Amino acid sequence: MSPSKPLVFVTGNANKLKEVKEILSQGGNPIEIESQNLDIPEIQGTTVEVARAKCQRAAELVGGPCITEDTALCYVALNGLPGPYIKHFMAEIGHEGLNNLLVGFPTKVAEAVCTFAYSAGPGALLAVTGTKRRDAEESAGTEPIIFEGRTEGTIVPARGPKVFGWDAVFEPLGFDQTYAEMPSDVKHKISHRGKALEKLRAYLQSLPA
Ligand SMILES: O=c1nc[nH]c2c1ncn2[C@H]1C[C@H](O)[C@@H](COP(=O)(O)OP(=O)(O)OP(=O)(O)O)O1
Ligand SMILES: [Mg+2]
Repeated sequence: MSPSKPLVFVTGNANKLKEVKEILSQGGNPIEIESQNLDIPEIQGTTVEVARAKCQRAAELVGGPCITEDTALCYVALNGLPGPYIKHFMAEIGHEGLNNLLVGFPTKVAEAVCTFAYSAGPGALLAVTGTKRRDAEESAGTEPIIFEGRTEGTIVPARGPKVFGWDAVFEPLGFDQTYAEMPSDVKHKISHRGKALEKLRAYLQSLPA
């Protein structure tokens, strides 16, 4: 990725953008990000299906290479739900509701899952179907590539600033602070987003300039 051409991150979430910029600007080889705030409809499905569809649409709208990111919060007691639908749960039931969902369940463990998708840009429509189409698109560079990061934690009553989503109710395993209570550099080192971006960074740096 040439330094003169910043990568476009399509997101409607200012907190995500801030974290992604912080994380990618760190380290020996900083990656510059330009953002576009586009409201992209999100399909239902697995985290990877949601992420792929979002990135494909974003690339069409941007008309070139871009990244998108989808974040899920997966409760072990609920077989992975709310998962990619966490945004709607958060908006409707808030921090208290996210705790109340687990009343009566023995485990409060949840996994934060961050799924970045990179598209090289929209390609020509291919007259093939099914798996063949997926293979053809991947080799043509139009099928988004996925980079995933996962962090396990416990859902706890809210502690810390209520600035970013469900940060205040997520206490990563092995820590006594919630994401919201941690300094941001500590969160980035262990977070679902930090881990996914490590993989994305390695991929971008392997691309020819
Ligand atoms: O590190 C995080 N710590 C706490 N909360 C978080 C985090 N990362 C995302 N979140 C929240 C934002 C949204 O309520 C939901 C994900 O939904 P998600 O569709 O991925 O995000 P979004 O619609 O806000 O932005 P975008 O335009 O990139 O899709 O979890
Ligand atoms: Mg979204």
